[in-house]
Amino acid sequence: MNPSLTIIEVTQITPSNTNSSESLTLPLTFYDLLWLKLHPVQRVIFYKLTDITRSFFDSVIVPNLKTSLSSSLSHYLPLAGKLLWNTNNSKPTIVYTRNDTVSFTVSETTSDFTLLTGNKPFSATELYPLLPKLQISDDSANIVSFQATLFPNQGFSISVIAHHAVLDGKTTTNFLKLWSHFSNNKPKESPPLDLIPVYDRTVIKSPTNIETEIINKWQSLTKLFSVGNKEQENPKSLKLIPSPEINSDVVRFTLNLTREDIQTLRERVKREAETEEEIRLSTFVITYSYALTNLIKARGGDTNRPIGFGFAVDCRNIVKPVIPEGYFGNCVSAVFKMALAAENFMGEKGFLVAVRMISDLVKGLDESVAFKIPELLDAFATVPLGTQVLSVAGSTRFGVYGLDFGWGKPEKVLIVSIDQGEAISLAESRDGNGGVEIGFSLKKHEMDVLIELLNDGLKK
Ligand SMILES: CC(C)(COP(=O)(O)OP(=O)(O)OC[C@H]1O[C@@H](n2cnc3c(N)ncnc32)[C@H](O)[C@@H]1OP(=O)(O)O)[C@@H](O)C(=O)NCCC(=O)NCCSC(=O)CC(=O)O
Repeated sequence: MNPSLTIIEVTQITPSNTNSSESLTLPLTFYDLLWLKLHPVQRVIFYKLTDITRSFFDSVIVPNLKTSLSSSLSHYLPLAGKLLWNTNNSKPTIVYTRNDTVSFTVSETTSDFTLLTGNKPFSATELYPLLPKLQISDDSANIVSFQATLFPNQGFSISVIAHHAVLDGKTTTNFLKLWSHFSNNKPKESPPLDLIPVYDRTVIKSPTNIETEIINKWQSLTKLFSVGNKEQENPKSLKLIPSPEINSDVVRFTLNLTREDIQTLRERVKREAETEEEIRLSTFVITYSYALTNLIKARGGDTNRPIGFGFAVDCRNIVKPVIPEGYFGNCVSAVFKMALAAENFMGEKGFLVAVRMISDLVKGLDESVAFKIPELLDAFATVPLGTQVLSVAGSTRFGVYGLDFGWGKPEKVLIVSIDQGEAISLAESRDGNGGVEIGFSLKKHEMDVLIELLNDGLKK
């Protein structure tokens, strides 16, 4: 029998300790504008609680999550507001009042918790009922919404959808950490200072005209993506670039690379490189290179077919002066390499080739990566049809397995929105021993090949 989901309630949560309707605004910066029309980020965090009943969920867990959500929102007021685009303005603005609310859905599912949190592939469509929605129209967009779902006698999940033009992974996870702090019976303890958001936009140094340049690029891209679709033609619309429907044959799989596995792969690079060159063998370089080469091999096909890849870069510590860790908003750019041929990665030395390329990209990072955002949008517009473009969501630096809302550490944290492209997701390993969890989402037949390649590659 197919699992079913019942909505128990959809409530609106107001930030605590606030009762003024004074309207406040926060401008988007050029970092935010990069993500203006890209899909939101969806995370599901699973908590295992085998004795959980509907009555405990309704009387203890949900009230506690609501109260603590309200307390954390009082520090993150813009999250309850809206992104608005008044056509008289050149760019959208975040507008919020102290009486705004966020949507919090409470539901119950018959889904198999063990399947969704386990290490075997399962249908990607199983995760969608657990996700809240984000309302987005031409001139107005919600910023976040949340859902808590009961799996009776198995556990519960907390899920979040976040508008990427307002917050990046660092800000989202900082908010979740503050929420879990208030939920985890610590409301009396003052929250850690690094989780209190910094709204000062003057910490962002913007090159002249970069915002206009990015907005103009988005307008051209919108035209490109809206051929034959009148609805998408409004150049000042907040509507996102349409995402493809997820097919029922798409499955998800999480690979746990242990610290030892990463070390084995590091040693392999040193052996195969046979030179004294200085290769950056960071956990990220090794992990992404491993995922990338195996994804390309798993697709197979023509060795000349085009490949592109990229990854997000947190600019907080790269630009000068550095930007505070608690800065609210986006502070990520990205680097991409396009027009590569699949054969580079398909041979015996494919992994080494990927490591060298990704290592060079990381070694070359300096503050110019932030200022190249308009170029990224150009690259996006000119990707040849049929290119396998690989990218990364999340990071091993966010500490998502530390999100204890009072019922222990998560059993699993998944980024669902990787289903929207050819991205992988990254998180630190649950046991905190220096390993990495890589999330994959692929058609079933390709995933079967990928899993075999991932397992075999660790034996070499
Ligand atoms: C550009 C990079 C990917 C390059 O990575 P690196 O080569 O430095 O590799 P790395 O991240 O493994 O770090 C290298 C070493 O530094 C240590 N290290 C340094 N700073 C750290 C930090 N703040 N937290 C944890 N570890 C840290 C690591 O333990 C690691 O050690 P060792 O190597 O010995 O193990 C990274 O610097 C970066 O910017 N990561 C964050 C990207 C990001 O924000 N993505 C999310 C985008 S938003 C998004 O996707 C949406 C969302 O998430 O909601």
